[in-house]
Amino acid sequence: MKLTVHLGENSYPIYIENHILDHAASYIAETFSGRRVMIISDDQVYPLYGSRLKAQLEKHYECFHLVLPHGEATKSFQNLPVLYGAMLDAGISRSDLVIALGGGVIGDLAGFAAASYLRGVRLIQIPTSLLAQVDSSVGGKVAVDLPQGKNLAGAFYQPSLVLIDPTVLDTLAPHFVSDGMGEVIKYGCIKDAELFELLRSHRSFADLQPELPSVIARCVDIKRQVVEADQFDTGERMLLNFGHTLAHAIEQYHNYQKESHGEAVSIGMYQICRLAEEKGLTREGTAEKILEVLNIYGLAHSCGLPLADLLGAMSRDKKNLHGSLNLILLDEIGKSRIYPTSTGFFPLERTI
Ligand SMILES: NC(=O)c1ccc[n+]([C@@H]2O[C@H](COP(=O)([O-])OP(=O)(O)OC[C@H]3O[C@@H](n4cnc5c(N)ncnc54)[C@H](O)[C@@H]3O)[C@@H](O)[C@H]2O)c1
Ligand SMILES: O=C(O)C(=O)C[C@@H](O)[C@H](O)[C@H](O)COP(=O)(O)O
Ligand SMILES: [Zn+2]
Repeated sequence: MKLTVHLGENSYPIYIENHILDHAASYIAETFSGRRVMIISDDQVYPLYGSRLKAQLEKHYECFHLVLPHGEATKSFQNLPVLYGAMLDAGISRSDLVIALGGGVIGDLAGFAAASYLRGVRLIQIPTSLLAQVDSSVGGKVAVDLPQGKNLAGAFYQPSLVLIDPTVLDTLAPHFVSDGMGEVIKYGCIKDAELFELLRSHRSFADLQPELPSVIARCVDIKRQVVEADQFDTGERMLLNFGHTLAHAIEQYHNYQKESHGEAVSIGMYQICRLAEEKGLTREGTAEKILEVLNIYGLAHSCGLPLADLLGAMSRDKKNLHGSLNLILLDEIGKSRIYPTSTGFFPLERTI
């Protein structure tokens, strides 16, 4: 299946196909005719898929690779010089290409390095985690974390091509499958009640698995539409941040060492919904439905942190504009809106 993100001269195709990784070089050759390629990956993904990709690419290009430690700590500002250094050593120029092969950590980090190195070299995303396939590889948000907050240094930098091979998810650890499902559930919550009900109608991820390629395509298509409507996150795109105001604060609180992103998003979606319901801002029973679906896919809904401890990070959220905190709330499942408020929204004594 092919989807196209229409963004004028920054438009690009996304291919979703089982075993597409085995033909990656021919898709890449259609869009890139330069000389050198730098593959950036992590030490869990590269041993599984790196040489398969590199062997194909070597028929067309001079290939280099950089393998980084896996995990969120890698997506840090301190690591950028490692990527720039490797690209310089490989002689990567503006006519060359960076390929991000991995989960969202590699996609965001390699993407930001590609956006900033020489003021921009071409980028292709080959996402290998469920989260990266349904979310982070599409839409051009690239970033690194700062100690003060998630993704606080970054750019909007669209890839030239995204290749999604659902079969690589067979090697993904169950925890990270759940993580990806956190973002899948998010799409249902904000835009697609039918998708939400589909997720709710299964008993477990194993039960949903046969339908996974179409679920991935459905999520990617929602993201495509939102990004086409608001590439630079000034309105509609903020809806993709449902659950994220709390999630990013939770992740930052533990210095990105405890809750993984999808897990934190799950907690954030349930807890913000519960608070909004209590204030009469969301239809009653919505948080309970979210909880039901989180349980099906093995996701957390609380982390034991007092809201008071999360206010600092929430006050640095990128959706905050003109001194206002912009929360994403649901009217009901499938319908979301931006809700301008202040930190006063949060009962500080509450533990979530
Ligand atoms: N740019 C965006 O729009 C966007 C959207 C959502 C999330 N994100 C970011 O994405 C990051 C989280 O991404 P993630 O959940 O993919 O984490 P990740 O990149 O750390 O991947 C999760 C783990 O799975 C391993 N892995 C990945 N693919 C594998 C495979 N096929 N087989 C075996 N192991 C595999 C990785 O080595 C890693 O240990 C966060 O930093 C988050 O902020 C960005
Ligand atoms: O693409 C978007 O826009 C999103 O908000 C997708 C989120 O799932 C993702 O976690 C994103 O990285 C968050 O962006 P940020 O601007 O809040 O850092
Ligand atoms: Zn996210």
